[in-house]
Amino acid sequence: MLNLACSFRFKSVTATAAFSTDSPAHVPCVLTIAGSDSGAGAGIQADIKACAARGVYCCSAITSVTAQNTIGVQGISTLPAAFVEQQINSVLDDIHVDVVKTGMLASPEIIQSVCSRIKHYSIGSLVVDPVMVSTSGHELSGPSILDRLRKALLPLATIVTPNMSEASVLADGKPVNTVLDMREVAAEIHRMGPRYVLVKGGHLKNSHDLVDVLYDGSGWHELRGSRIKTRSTHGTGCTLAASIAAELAKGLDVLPAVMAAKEYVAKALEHSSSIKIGGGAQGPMNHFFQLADWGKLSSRQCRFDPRKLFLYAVTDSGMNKRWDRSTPAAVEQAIQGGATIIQIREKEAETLEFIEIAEASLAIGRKYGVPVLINDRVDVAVACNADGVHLGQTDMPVRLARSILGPGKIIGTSCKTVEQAVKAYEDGADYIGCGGVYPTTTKKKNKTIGLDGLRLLCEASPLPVVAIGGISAANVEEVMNSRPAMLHGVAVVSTLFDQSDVGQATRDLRASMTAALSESTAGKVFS
Ligand SMILES: Cc1ncc(COP(=O)(O)OP(=O)(O)O)c(N)n1
Ligand SMILES: Cc1ncsc1CCOP(=O)(O)O
Repeated sequence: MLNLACSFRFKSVTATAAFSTDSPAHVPCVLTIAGSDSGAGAGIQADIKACAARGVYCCSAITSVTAQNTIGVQGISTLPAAFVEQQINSVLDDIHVDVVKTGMLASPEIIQSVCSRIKHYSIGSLVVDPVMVSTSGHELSGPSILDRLRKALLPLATIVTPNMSEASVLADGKPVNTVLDMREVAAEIHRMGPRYVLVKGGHLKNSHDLVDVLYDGSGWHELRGSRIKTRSTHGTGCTLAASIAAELAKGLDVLPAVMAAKEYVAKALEHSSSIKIGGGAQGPMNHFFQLADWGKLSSRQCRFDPRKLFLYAVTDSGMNKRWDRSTPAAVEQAIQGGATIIQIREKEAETLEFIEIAEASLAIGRKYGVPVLINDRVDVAVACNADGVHLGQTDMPVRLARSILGPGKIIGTSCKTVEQAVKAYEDGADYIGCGGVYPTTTKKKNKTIGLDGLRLLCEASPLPVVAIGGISAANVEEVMNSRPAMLHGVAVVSTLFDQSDVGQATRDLRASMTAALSESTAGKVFS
């Protein structure tokens, strides 16, 4: 077994173990403190469905009980603050909760109780959805809560997610009609204390796109999506906030969590026409559209340890032929030199030859406990029971490959943009290959994105990333010191395989990586 000199940082390690079949493990968990919607389109019912759909356990503390359906809100009964507090205590005294999400908090006393409990239990992350008015226009929390919300709850929040009218109310009636207004009001709400403010632009007039604005105190992200025509928008805000909470509970940072949550909400809205619930104008979303597509649930990541991406050797049949050795022989030398994962990239081989090379390489990989993936060919991976595949943007889509390979195989995919990375996550990939970072002659007609392109993708990637393209001992230190948190390693072809001695070439590259980690601050980030 290889002795890994270092491990790259991966925030979701606890989450990846969550669904392991080997032993009971920590399941990512959210506590929602919100109102009950008897029609189950919004409120705690939406939160629990969203979390379940994202593979996250969800507990609840109910603040108000509403009599509600797809037509509107017929009645509200608010619980005493002391009983809300008792529910929160019951959950947090027993169950490890990663993230608390709040929704309808109908009285200042309830907000006070929630704040006191959050402080008492030192909750890691708090998502505040400042629910004020239902989709049907019914007031759910009146102006009496505003002062406590602003002064007591928002300073504790990791992220607050107002829509445009809620943002306007929080900012003392400041008009919010344009994207510029959304930016300004986000900054104003940020001064009340939350780490991030997401102003949702669902009601933005004269805008073809849906634009949400995320502000982190130093800069704005404009997150754009297409408008989806549907009657089933009831519970969209609750679902988005609960999905953000679920992704944070799985270990994502805020920006990728928001992006993944937005993607999920858009899909749930798109699939809403496939369910017909109630006769009113406000139907529920289809939270469980993925159930027919089991590979998309978070359990897909359970068996992949991203530290395996540290030194990723990608073979090249032409190079190995030029140096007069077989691919399996080259694979063994790379593993002995310290490669932590292998990809068999046979661009010229016929199918039968590819399968034979893959089977021989897999036998070697299994001897050393190193995963062996197949480039491009899902059929070859199935035929030889490989550990997984690596797919490009024009190969079989990740979603289909996942449905063929099941949750136990590793799927990597090549991405150059954040949008591609978020889609890869949604579709069930385990890691992203990002490049070419530097110019390379190994892959023709491949755009070089540079270190800046790598950094940009890593900043918002929900999945671990391996850098590829022109990487050698001369520049690997620069790649690692660029320090994007989701970067877990480098993938290399010619530096390892266009060499007379593959074992030595691998040892040399690995030594440069280890030296870079021990000499610089990168080790602190990656370990
Ligand atoms: C780890 C890793 N990252 C990226 C690639 C490139 O894959 P793709 O875009 O499919 O290009 P080809 O390898 O098929 O030329 C990769 N192979 N491995
Ligand atoms: C397959 C691939 N995808 C992006 S760049 C690249 C080639 C990497 O080869 P090398 O490590 O020799 O530059």
